[in-house]
Amino acid sequence: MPPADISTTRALLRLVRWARPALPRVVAGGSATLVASLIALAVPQVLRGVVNGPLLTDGSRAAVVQASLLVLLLGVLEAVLVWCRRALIATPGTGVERTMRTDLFRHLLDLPVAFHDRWSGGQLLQRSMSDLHTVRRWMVFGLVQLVVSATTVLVGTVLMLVTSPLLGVVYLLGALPVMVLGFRFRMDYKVVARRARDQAGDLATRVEESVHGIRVLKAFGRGDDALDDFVQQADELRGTELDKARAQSRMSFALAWIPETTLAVALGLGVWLAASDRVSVGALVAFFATAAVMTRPVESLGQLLAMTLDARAGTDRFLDVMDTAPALADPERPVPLPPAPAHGTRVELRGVRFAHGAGSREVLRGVDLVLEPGETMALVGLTGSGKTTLLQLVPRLYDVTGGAVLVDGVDVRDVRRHDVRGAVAVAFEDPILFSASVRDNVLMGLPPQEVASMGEDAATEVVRAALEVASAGFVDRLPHGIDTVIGEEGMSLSGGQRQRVALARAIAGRPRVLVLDDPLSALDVATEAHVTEGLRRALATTTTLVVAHRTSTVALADRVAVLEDGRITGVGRHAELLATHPHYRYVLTAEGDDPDGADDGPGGTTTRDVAAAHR
Ligand SMILES: Nc1ncnc2c1ncn2[C@@H]1O[C@H](COP(=O)(O)OP(=O)(O)OP(=O)(O)O)[C@@H](O)[C@H]1O
Repeated sequence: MPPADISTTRALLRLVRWARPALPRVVAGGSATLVASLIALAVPQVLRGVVNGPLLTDGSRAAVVQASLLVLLLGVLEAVLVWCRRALIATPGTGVERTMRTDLFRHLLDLPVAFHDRWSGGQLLQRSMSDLHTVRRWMVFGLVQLVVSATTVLVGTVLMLVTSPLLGVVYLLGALPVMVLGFRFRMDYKVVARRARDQAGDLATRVEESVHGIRVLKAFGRGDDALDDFVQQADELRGTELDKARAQSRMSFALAWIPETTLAVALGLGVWLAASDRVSVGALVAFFATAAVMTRPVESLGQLLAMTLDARAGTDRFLDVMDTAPALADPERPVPLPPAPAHGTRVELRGVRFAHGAGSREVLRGVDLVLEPGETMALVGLTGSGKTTLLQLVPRLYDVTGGAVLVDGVDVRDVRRHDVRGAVAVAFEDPILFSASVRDNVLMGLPPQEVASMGEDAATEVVRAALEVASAGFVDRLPHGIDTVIGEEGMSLSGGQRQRVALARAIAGRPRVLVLDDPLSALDVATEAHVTEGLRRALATTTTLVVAHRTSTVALADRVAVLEDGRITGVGRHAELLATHPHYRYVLTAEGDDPDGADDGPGGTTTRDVAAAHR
């Protein structure tokens, strides 16, 4: 049986980092199993002594009883050692799996938004659950068993060679085709094992997307199509699993019939050798008893190799994520943000350029914009012009590809991410709420240490104040008020209600800078005006940048900036711009002439885009 290839060994060796705490118990458990297997191999040698001694010579009853007791003792010892292995190995594996899963999740949280743009949720789910489960099972069972079986086969073969060199060589000849088949098996199985895991991840993504978009599927009556797609993907996965099973059964079959055939040849040869006194009967018995002990380890090698290759695929997929560096690393020598000035924070975008990924078209091509302390600035532009992108550069969800974003004169890349995000709060148009109480959702806007130190009543005060500013009075009418648990992603709330809870979360920590991506789009104009006024009153010194699509929103801002063709082409009051800026007029009223006549996004401007800007 060929050993797993170098790359597999190297990949699996990287698991030592997580397996280290469990290693003493795994090694102890593995040693117990190994000793148990070696004891099993010792039994034939006792038999040899019995056959060649008392049985064939003096027939001493005492010697037979003695030998039987020895075999019994060895059997009991073997059973105790097997039990020890189970007791030693069962628990540490779960600890390793938990640590790996926690590290993966921590890393996922640390990875940049750009990573999550590329990776599907289903793949990440599969990697953190099923893949790690496979790796853990291999670590505590497959690996130990592989080492023990391989050692048993090795020691057993040596014993067979010592017992009868000629018969041993015959047995060894059978190993040659097994090695060739094992090599082919490894090559084939490695590919299908990885494919099966990737397909399972895609299938999980399909379930996740369908459940997430269940309303759309139902509303458009596309349930059957979704089912067809799912069945097709499930069939593909089944096909790959069948390929795996076929490869494994071919290997297992080879591991059963080849050794059995060589043993049949060895039996014929052995009887002839014994009849011609070239080998003792005891040695013959010992030879075949050793072969019998080795049958299970030999047969299990195929399954164990498959397990190892499955674990390798799982490990690779785990390491694919773990090896992705958090691109937005903290600076080596971080600069602290200056204390918040009493009159508010100044935000400056200086020659900012940005492209989503290397080689992609630049969405922002030299944005210069200054937000004066405490002012509310609305950002207006055609759909796809890069407003959301620009907004996300301020809390450093993405890093600029050129230029700089400065908060109170400090480049956000020179500040610890944690500090930037403590200073800049965000609310998006599509608000994500977590399966927790309204209270806990809102308190997420504050640093956990602050929440822990402020006490229950003070925290409640903070939550109530934030909800009031966000005009979220509806929370009091929920069954348990602020303690009402809102469903997954806050689905039990209406769109406008979710937006207001998300806004309360953004303002709960009284941020220096507030970045709002059209966060009130689901509200009626009157409620929007009410919320905006509340925000201006309560957060007078908070500098706010808000993406706006509606005239009602921009009218409430101190100034408006127009994003056009990747640059800011106008900054001023709403009325001013309306009178002087044709593109602004075009975007907000659909009455002016668009001088460029093109959307900044792919596909060009359409009247639908303009209509979208009015929604
Ligand atoms: N994660 C991403 N990866 C690649 N391209 C992206 C990504 N996000 C946005 N884009 C592209 O960047 C451009 C700007 O998108 P952005 O969402 O910033 O526009 P927007 O002005 O906010 O649009 P809208 O008003 O419709 O929300 C678009 O062409 C979009 O396709």
